[in-house]
Amino acid sequence: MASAPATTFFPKYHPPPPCHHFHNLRSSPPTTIKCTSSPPIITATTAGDNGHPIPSLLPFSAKYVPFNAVTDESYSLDDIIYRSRSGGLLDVQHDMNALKQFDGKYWRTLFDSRVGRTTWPYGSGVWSKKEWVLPEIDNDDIISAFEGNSNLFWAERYGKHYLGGMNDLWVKHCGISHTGSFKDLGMTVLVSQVNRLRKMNKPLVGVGCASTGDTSAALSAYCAAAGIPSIVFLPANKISMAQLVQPIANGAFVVSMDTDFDGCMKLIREITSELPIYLANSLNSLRLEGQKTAAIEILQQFNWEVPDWVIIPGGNLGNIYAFYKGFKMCQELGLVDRIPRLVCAQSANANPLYLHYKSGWKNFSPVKASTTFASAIQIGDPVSIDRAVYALTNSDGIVEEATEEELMDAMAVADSTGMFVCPHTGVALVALMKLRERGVIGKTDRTVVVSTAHGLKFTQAKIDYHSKAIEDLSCKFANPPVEVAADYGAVMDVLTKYLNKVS
Ligand SMILES: Cc1ncc(COP(=O)(O)O)c(C=O)c1O
Ligand SMILES: N[C@@H](CCOP(=O)(O)O)C(=O)O
Repeated sequence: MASAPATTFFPKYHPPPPCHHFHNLRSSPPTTIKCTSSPPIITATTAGDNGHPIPSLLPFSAKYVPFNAVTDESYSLDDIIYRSRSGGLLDVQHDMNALKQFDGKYWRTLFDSRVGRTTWPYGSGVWSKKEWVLPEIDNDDIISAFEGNSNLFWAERYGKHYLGGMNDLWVKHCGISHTGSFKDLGMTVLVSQVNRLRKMNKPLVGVGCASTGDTSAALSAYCAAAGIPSIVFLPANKISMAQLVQPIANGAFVVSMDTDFDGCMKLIREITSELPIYLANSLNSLRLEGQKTAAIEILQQFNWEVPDWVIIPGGNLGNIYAFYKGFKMCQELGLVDRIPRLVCAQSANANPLYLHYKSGWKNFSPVKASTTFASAIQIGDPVSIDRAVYALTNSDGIVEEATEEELMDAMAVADSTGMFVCPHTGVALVALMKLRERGVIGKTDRTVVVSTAHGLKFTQAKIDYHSKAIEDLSCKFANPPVEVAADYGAVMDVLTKYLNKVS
């Protein structure tokens, strides 16, 4: 096993490629390993501690295998395939023996050395972990907005005031990102691979998805940057205006349908099996390779200390598995010695996983999801149900749910402590609150809540709440503006009242 090199390595500088990138700043990095694409040859120029080359390295590689099944079946990542022979889910399996040629310290040092750099593509939070994501792709084929590296916010006031003196509470702001949600992490990987496949003359005319808003925004932005047509199926009147305008602005072919997300998902699966359109939903396991880097990033941000809990809102249920996979790879490759307990949080109006958990994982039945302010997780028949169950059962996990009143109140309270979170983050905060109340999560437990989208995508929900304009909700934390005449005395009156209240 090789130990950490004296210097960090980067692939050799390539001249700027003909394709479009969001971020074009490329500098010639200190080259100690040369990775080429297809297959990746690591020429034996890796500097060891003493500067001597380490010979005979296995190349890093990955392939599709059936998810959680013992079989010889496998496929190249250059194949266009979403399901195993038996119709089950697929997973991207890395050559762990190749990765294990380097110890945990080596990987920690390497990943840390890339944070905040402009060197293409390693400054991205996703591509800084390229060897663990898509090791065989050529850097020139990557479409990146330097996604990831999102803020891990110490929610000091929220934890101390609203969660019984919790002092080690953190919010991972995955929504502070190029298109305003964690979907960018997976989409950079998927669209980069499509870019590669198209250059290989694979018959792909475009990329398509069903969406509750965020997947379509990410898909259309990355496709627009690559010059690849994108097609998005949206449930009419079920996503926010801010989400709807994103694919429109990015030039996607937007199909608005009188159905729900599950109806759109069923159709896109049928269409992509007939037409040369690549499926971009998280049924496609490539997406999860990018999303898993958020878990690695959390460990990195804690200086490779493992939090006790990570709470994630769940809808189509790819992300909970992506987090599990990121943590698990870090454990298996020796970067950390354990993984956190995972909590998946659902809206009570769209809670098939919660019901399944409550049944002791006995029977899974899809539900008809009803309207929820957490509209991006209004999903009744999640494609990644098997992945989610696997992630939760292997991390001593828990599932919780939140009612509309609970999630909107939690969002409002979080905002009042300086955040500006989406309703889905509200769902996760409710799960935390319930687990704190039951004493499952302790006061000093280090806990991370994953915030999945930017609050600015959900301003209408916030406006309705603060205007107390929501039927059946008391909106008890509403903070409507005070309307007052433009008159010195009137302003003094309201201000005096306010100052007396807060002092
Ligand atoms: C904002 C937001 N939060 C949470 C989720 C849930 O993620 P997943 O579908 O991977 O469970 C989604 C999408 O489904 C989302 O858009
Ligand atoms: N919330 C998602 C729903 C689809 O999830 P995906 O991860 O399978 O693409 C969205 O924003 O569309």
